[in-house]
Amino acid sequence: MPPEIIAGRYHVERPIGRGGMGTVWLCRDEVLGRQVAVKQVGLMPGESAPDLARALREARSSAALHHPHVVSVFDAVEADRHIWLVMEYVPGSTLSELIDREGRLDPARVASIGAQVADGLAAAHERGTIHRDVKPGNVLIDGDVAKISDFGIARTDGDAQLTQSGLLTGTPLYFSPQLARGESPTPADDVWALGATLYAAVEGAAPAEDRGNAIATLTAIAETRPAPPAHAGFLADAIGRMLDPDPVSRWSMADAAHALARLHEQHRAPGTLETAAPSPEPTPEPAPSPEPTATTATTAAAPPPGPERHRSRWPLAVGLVLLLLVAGIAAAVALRPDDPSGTPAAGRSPSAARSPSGTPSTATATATVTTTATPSAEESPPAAEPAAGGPEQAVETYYGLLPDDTEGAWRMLGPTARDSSGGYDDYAAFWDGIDSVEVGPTSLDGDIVTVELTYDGADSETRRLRMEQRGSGWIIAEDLRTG
Ligand SMILES: Nc1ncnc2c1ncn2[C@@H]1O[C@H](COP(=O)(O)OP(=O)(O)OP(=O)(O)O)[C@@H](O)[C@H]1O
Repeated sequence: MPPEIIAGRYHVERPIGRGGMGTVWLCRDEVLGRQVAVKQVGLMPGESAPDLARALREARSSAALHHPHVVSVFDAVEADRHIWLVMEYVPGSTLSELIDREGRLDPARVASIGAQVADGLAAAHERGTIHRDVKPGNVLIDGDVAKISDFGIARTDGDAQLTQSGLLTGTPLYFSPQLARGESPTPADDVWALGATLYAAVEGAAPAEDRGNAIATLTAIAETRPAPPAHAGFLADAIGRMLDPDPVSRWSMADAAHALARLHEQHRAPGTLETAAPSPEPTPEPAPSPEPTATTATTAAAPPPGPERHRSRWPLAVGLVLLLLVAGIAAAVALRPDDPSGTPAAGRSPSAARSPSGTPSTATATATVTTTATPSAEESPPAAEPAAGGPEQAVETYYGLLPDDTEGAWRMLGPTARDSSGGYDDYAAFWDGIDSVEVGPTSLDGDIVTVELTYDGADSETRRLRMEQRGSGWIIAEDLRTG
């Protein structure tokens, strides 16, 4: 039993749950007059006393994160010979309780939960924190809001202690094959675990087989690929990307957050205000697709590495396409949101619409509609491939491929960068109009590379590219436009 008041401040009202490390109590913070969830931190295997350092680590790794989809940790206190973690109270259920209660959940609802949790985890990854215990029991659901909790075994870059301990601290069912094989945790393991969590939500059971003991379960995870989900509908492809056995080509958490948010938008339940946006057609059961993400139908920005003079042509081209659509030429097809499998450039200004002078002609715009109606996956090379070396070197490699090897360069772009390019066809057409690109000085600030470029020996500009690490290399995650 806990004391009635913890640390002279938190008045205990009732227990709200019990986890592997101890009980969680609903308390009233007498100082701030609000309800909080207070977790008594228990012992880790091999410990003889509660580990204040670990509790503080959890508090630190969460407290530094102020995010609407991460459960806030307010305090870690030592009182009555126990450690107590004081957290934001989230009324409602955990995702695992929801699955136990309701069985398989609707993919549209799971997309919403997944997008929110991925957003919170992406923010954690951005500041170097890996959660390491993503699972349905750590996703708290309050109405339409989902939050990731329990950064109890989270690790911030530079905090070597946890990895060196070799302790099995996560939940084996949601372990990635790499973790199951004993490799050091990386953000990619959280992506796998979230994919497995979403899989469990749509299927009603985790992708891994629970073999009754941790070692047998881990062996199964390391040696077998999960069966494709049977009830995931439009989410099947995204879940497949997150459960990619290769951590290098697996989506990053930012990729997942981006794609899930878009899928959620496209498949939002009817009857809500937001469905005023063009509603998607029924989505066929997706087959594995060649690239990790789709593009949005509404984005019509220039290809990431393009000069301003070319970018300014877009409104014109888009306007013309819209005009043709209004005239009734293939309107339905062209306005359809993109296939989440990531086939390039639906509903966009076409490559053919951009003449060397930048003025689209009616004939070329008509060709657009044709292109749009028949997007070809083969034209779009498959997964985002990192370039070796540091971020600046990767940028140099990227522009070194251009303008000739657009397929190779496209492969280095992450989903956000691909989206803002308007799809592969547009991207390739853009570079088709460039004879040479010269890379000037580059500079690095965090993960942003600023690079000076000269096109065709004359037209110069500065671009800022957000880079993202994949394995030992880097991809171009986002074009931040000219600085
Ligand atoms: N911030 C919170 N607000 C509301 N309820 C919570 C909160 N945190 C935890 N709970 C409840 O307490 C239960 C136990 O949480 P806890 O984080 O200790 O356990 P766990 O994650 O299931 O297990 P483990 O510690 O082994 O990972 C949860 O399942 C949930 O029902």
